[in-house]
Formats: sequence, C-alpha cells, structure tokens
Amino acid sequence: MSECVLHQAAEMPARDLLDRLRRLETSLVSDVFGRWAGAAGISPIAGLPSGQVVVGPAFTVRTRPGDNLVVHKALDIARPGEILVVAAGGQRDRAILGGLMGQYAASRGIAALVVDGAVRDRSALDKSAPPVFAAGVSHLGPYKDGPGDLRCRVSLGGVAVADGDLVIGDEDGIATIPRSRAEEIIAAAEAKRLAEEAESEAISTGSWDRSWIDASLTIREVPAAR
Ligand SMILES: O=C([O-])CC(=O)C(=O)O
Ligand SMILES: [Mg+2]
Repeated sequence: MSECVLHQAAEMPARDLLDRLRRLETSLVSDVFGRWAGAAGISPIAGLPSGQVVVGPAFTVRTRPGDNLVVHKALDIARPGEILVVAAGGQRDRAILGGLMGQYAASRGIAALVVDGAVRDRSALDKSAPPVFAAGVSHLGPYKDGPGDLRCRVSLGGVAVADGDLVIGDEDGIATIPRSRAEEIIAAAEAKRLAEEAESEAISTGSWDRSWIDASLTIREVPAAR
C-alpha cells in the first residue's frame, strides 16, 4: 500500500474566462507574464490538431518519476474539462502514460494531459487521447507502486503550479496562469494580441517601425579589405 495525499479541489473557473483564454496563444501569455509562465521543455507530442488551442484548470499530480499509480487515480476522479498536470521530475527515460490511459482520459472528458516526464504509444495517443504535452517519449513502461500526491502544489519544468491554475496549450507548448491573476493576465495578453495584429498590418503595408533597432545598437562598420 502506498500513501497518497488528496488535497481539496479548486472551484472550476468561469466559462467566460476559459473562452477568452482559448482565443489567445501561449506566447502571448508568457510575454505578458514576465516570459516565465511556460514550463520549459514540455512540447505537444500527440493529439493536437494544427492551430488548436486547449485550455482548462489544472488538476495537479505529483508522482514518483517513472511511476503512474497516482496518475491512474487522478484519471478516475478528474472533473470534465480539467487538464491533468503531472509533475514526474522531468525524467524522460520511462513513460508515465500511454495510449490506453489517453483513451480513458478522453472518455472521462479530460481536456488535455501535461506530463513533466515521458509518454509512450504516440500513434494511439494521436488517435484517441486529448492533446498530450510531455517532456519526451519512451517505450519503457511505468511502475505502479506510488507514492504521489493529488491536487497539491507542483513544480512543472521549474514553474510552480497550483491545483486550479489555468493552463493553455498550443503548438508552442504550455503556459500556466495563477488563478488569482487570471483576469489581469488574460486582459494584458488580449492587449498584446491587438498590438501584434497592428504590427502584422504594418508589415503588410511596408510601414513597420524598425527605428528602435539602430536606436538600441551601435554599429561599427569594418571597411572591406583591398
Ligand atoms: O502501461 C501503462 O500504464 C501506460 C500505457 O502504456 C498505456 O496507458 O497504454
Ligand atoms: Mg500502452
């Protein structure tokens, strides 16, 4: 028997907040959040159609690296719409979950699977799992002995994540937002999106301001050799 501490679940976020977050991108969120919102080294591995953005509140899981006993428990008790955020020590030599667990996660309405560790069965995940983000892929399978904790604070690629924090995932990876700052960060990312749209428009009309580059650089030109 292995002990597991299950902390209390955070309240589900307002649908309107998630809808606004879904219209953004991970890069916008991390830009307005000091560029540290992203869990480094965690990339989309399977199940994410091009251009799709996935959002939801984190169901945090801390597990012994290479062991998925508590991850199985989390799949059984997660609420539809939650994103499983599994801190597995960033170890990439042993998978934490695979195709069967991915298919089960989809059947339970879990919005995405994020693993700071490895996964396996990539094509099965592609076929029947929600979007999967992970630090790597390994065919070596997980142990099932525990221990681990559920709905606790975790470190995901060096970023602290609490249960119920908002998660956004897309082709660039994932970013997380502390729940208490969600409104403020989403509003700032929306403003950044508008500013980037204006820059894109300026590129297409040939009027993109490049003056800041020379203002920030001192160039010394070396004369060509004769
Ligand atoms: O064996 C496991 O626990 C993980 C796995 O491959 C699957 O979920 O298909
Ligand atoms: Mg498998």
